Amino acid sequence: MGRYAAMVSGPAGSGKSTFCTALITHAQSIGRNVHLFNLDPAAERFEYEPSIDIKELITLEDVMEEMRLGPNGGLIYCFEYLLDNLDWLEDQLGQFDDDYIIIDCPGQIELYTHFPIMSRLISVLQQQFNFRICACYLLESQFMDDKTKYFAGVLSAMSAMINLEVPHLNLMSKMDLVAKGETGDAIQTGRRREMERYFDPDPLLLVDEVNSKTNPRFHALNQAVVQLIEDFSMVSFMPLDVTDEDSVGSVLSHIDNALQYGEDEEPKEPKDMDMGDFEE
Ligand SMILES: Nc1nc2c(ncn2[C@@H]2O[C@H](COP(=O)(O)OP(=O)(O)OP(=O)(O)O)[C@@H](O)[C@H]2O)c(=O)[nH]1
Repeated sequence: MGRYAAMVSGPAGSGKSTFCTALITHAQSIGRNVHLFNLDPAAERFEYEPSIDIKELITLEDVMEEMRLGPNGGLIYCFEYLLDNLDWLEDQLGQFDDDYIIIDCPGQIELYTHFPIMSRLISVLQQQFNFRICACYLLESQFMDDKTKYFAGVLSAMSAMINLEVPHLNLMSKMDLVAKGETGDAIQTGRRREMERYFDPDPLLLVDEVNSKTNPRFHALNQAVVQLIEDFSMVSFMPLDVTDEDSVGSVLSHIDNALQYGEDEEPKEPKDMDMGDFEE
């Protein structure tokens, strides 16, 4: 088997850990064996025990206390420490024959958009440990409710995509809240329809709507962003509803496709057969 990893990233609270849990539950229900890799040195609770846990190497709490760093500086320190201790990572990764790893990342968005740390880790996983990697970038549907916020979300997703340089899947998380909110069916149906436009966005319509809400000084900027959305057709979003197994299954299929999961495995040698009965 090859080695595959889905790296689950996105802003704080976007539903990364919940998605990892749903993905593992679904993978197990279809007979797959996947492993959770916790890459958040400050994570506290897990539904599934991680097979690999950065906290066994270093914790944010210890770093903040011992190095007198704040949470962001401390996090960077933890990742640099991990990159300086790749023998630990090699030991951990070496435990599995059937390597399909779900990596639950921290929510500090700078790690994906600004700093080269995640991209360095990705290079190590690819080049040194022979992994194929797909990034799943989550943004909350609640956050995207407003077109101007949608623009901000697209820019952060694009920035992560450019920074990480691996196949990239944008997921609009917590779609169950849009589908079954508390404000009544008609309103919710309308909201859901609005959201669905983001799954295959019409740039011209978007720019008109955003222009109608923003100062004319920003219209050229709006146009430039829309142009990016149009040029990078990959910056569309796929809905994710963790309460719906079909939705989780569909996302897993997209990850598999991005990873070309199992596509160029060596065909298995046919088992030796006893030909005695067939011989004349
Ligand atoms: N309704 C609903 N709530 C969700 C969903 N995903 C996450 N939540 C809730 O959102 C909150 C944050 O979810 P997490 O999965 O911890 O988010 P995270 O991105 O891992 O958070 P950080 O690791 O702190 O960045 C929790 O209260 C979850 O129960 C979802 O799909 N639907």
